[in-house]
Amino acid sequence: MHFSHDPSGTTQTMMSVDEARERILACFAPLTPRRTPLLDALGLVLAEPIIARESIPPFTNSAMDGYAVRASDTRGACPDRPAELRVIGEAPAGTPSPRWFIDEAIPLRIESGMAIRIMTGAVLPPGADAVVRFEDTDESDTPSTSRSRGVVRVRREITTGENVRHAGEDILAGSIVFEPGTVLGPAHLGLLASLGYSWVLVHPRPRIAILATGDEVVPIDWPLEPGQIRNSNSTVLAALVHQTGGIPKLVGIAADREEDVARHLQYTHDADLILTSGGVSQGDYDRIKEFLRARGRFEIWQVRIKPGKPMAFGFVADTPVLALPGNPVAAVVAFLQFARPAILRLLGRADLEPIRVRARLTKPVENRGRRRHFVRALLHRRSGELWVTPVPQQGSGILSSLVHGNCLAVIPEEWSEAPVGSEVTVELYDPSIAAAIFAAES
Ligand SMILES: Nc1nc2c(c(=O)[nH]1)N[C@H]1C(S)=C(S)[C@@H](COP(=O)(O)OP(=O)(O)OC[C@H]3O[C@@H](n4cnc5c(N)ncnc54)[C@H](O)[C@@H]3O)O[C@H]1N2
Ligand code: MOO
Repeated sequence: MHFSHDPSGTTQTMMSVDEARERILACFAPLTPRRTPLLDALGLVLAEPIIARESIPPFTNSAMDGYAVRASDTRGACPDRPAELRVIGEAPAGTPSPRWFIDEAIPLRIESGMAIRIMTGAVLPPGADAVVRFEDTDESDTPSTSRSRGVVRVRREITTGENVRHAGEDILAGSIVFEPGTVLGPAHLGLLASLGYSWVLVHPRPRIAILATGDEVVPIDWPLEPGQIRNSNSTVLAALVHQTGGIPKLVGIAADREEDVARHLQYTHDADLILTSGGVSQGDYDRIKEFLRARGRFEIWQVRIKPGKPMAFGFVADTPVLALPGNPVAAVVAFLQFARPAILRLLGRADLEPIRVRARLTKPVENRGRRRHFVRALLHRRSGELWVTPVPQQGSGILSSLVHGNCLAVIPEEWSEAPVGSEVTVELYDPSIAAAIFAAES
């Protein structure tokens, strides 16, 4: 099948970015959840509710090193008139109950006029309702005197509950800690650890196969012969997959022959999505779309997007294939618009969108051809306002434009040009860039 007669060859009949996105995303659902070791779950999406089996903290304990006391015993205490308490024992962390300094058969309990030396994290002894820090006693002058003297002088009035951490004040046993859909960050893993979870049910990371195509494309560490270029696309795509939360698997470079594409695709049998680059345009040797037509299922070819127009979408066996254009910038832009949200959906993420802000153009941008134009640009703030400056070279082979820019400025398909000062939507794919722009006034 040759595509030169395909009616979708004109921009009018080409699919819009929004429709292509919708149709592609409809083919993706969160991967079947898998029980996963806690540390491997960082960044993944929880697939079960977490109900606390225990309280955190599990017992009422001291927040400071000092003395467990009855707050009422310190009423009116000040440096000149300290409250004098008898120290009857100690409560180190890690023991279920305090112990007497001298051998006593009866259980240790604080009554009026008594104190117990206590360490941070130790169980609050029975009878105590507050902790006074060493710094607020005469112990700060002569360390650890109470053990020998059996007496401590408290120089300050302490309120009930001071320096006490109550059982369940962070999380109460029986409460819902996390709902399914929660994205697990370091602190989420910490709470799960405190609750005794060493495995959790999460949506696994999708495996994304990456195939480069083109007779001219060679591995990056080969010497270049005339007419050849190195395979930079697979590296960029693998890094993008990794950054999005997927597991990239490079399956090599296929020559512009259908059999060679088929041969390489054998290595993609365990993939949740196949990304190819190159071979989707009008050229005599552009084999990917013919391959999808002949040996797979063909859903979409050509989208009103700039750069990235010749991209295609289909299936090989039951595995979705996103065929990205060969031009390096077109491959990245098409990845960000179509592959990124698909991978996020496989991960079970609900929010598939990048950070979007509105900013004014500092330079005009042309947009002939009625495609949605993703302009590589620099977002910056001047006198509290957001401005966006297109980088000088916008060619879809100029990979460095993505290094010099920090965002994509979106020129709508209906605009034939965007004048200076016009307000456009800007997409940010790196939250740290957004943070830097909003933190620094330039
Ligand atoms: N007659 C037409 N020609 C082209 C059209 C068109 O509509 N009509 N579209 C142009 C656009 S837009 C793009 S984008 C490219 C995309 O073409 P392909 O996806 O078929 O890609 P190739 O032709 O294989 O390669 C394009 C370009 O990219 C380089 N390339 C390819 N693979 C890699 C790689 N792995 N790493 C680095 N660079 C790669 C390749 O050498 C070419 O220079 O088609 C236009 N043509
Ligand atoms: O996709 Mo092409 O790169 O639009 O120029």
